[in-house]
Amino acid sequence: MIIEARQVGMEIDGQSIVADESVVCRPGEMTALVGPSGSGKTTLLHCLGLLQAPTTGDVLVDGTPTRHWKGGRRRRLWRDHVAFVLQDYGIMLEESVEANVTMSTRIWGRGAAGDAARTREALEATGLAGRGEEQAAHLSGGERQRLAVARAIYKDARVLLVDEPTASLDEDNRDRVIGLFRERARRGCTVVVATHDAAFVDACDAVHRVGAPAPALATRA
Ligand SMILES: Nc1ncnc2c1ncn2[C@@H]1O[C@H](COP(=O)(O)OP(=O)(O)OP(=O)(O)O)[C@@H](O)[C@H]1O
Repeated sequence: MIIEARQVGMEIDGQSIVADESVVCRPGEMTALVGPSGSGKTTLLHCLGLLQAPTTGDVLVDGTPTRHWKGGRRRRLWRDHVAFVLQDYGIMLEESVEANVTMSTRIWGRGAAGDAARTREALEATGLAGRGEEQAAHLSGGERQRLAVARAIYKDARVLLVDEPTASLDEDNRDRVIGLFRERARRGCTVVVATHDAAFVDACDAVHRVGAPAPALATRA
C-alpha cells in the first residue's frame, strides 16, 4: 500500500506546524521521518495515518486522495490495513498484556479472543514471552513500548506507522525492534517511522527530513 503526503501543511491556531511536506512511502520499504524536536515528525506521521487532516495538501492511499474521506472509510483503512505505535503507546493499563496485544481483534469484533499462536509469537519477538497474563499497568516504560510494538506486529497489517518506537529501549531491545520492523518491510509492508534514533535511520531504505526544502526524499542504494 503506497501512502503519500502531497504538499501537506498543518496550521494550528494560525501557526504553521508543518509546511509543504511531500513524501512517498512504499511497500517493502522502511521510510524514516527525521528532523529536530518540534520539526513536525509526529504531526506528519499522524497525517499519513489519517489521524489528523492536513490544512493544505492531501494524503493519498494507493493514489487515491483521502481529503474527502468520511469517518467510516478511514476506520475501515485502520481496521483492515494499518497498525500504529504512537508516542503514548495507547496501552490499556487495566487490561492484561495479552488483551493489549490482541486489541485489534477484540475491538473490531472479530472474535472474543486473539489468535494464541500469533499472540505468543508477538510476545516472544518483543521479549515479553510469558508475561501475557500480567496486568499492563505493572510493566515498565520500556516494556510498555515493546507491548505497543507487539500489538502492531500481532496485527500483521500492510502499513505500520510508528512514532519513536525505540525511545525507551536499551540497545539489545532497540536492535530487536528495528529487526522486527525491517522484517515486516521485507515481507512487503509499508513501514514509516518518526525517529531520532540513528541506528533506526541507518536501517531504513528512505529518509525524509521534515522541515527541509524539497526534494527531501533520499532513497538509499
Ligand atoms: N495540537 C497542537 N496544538 C498546538 N501546537 C501543536 C500541536 N501539535 C503539535 N504542535 C506543535 O507543532 C510542532 C511540531 O510538533 P511534533 O510533535 O509534530 O514535532 P516532532 O518533530 O515530532 O517533535 P519531537 O521530536 O519532539 O517528538 C511543535 O512545536 C508542537 O508544539
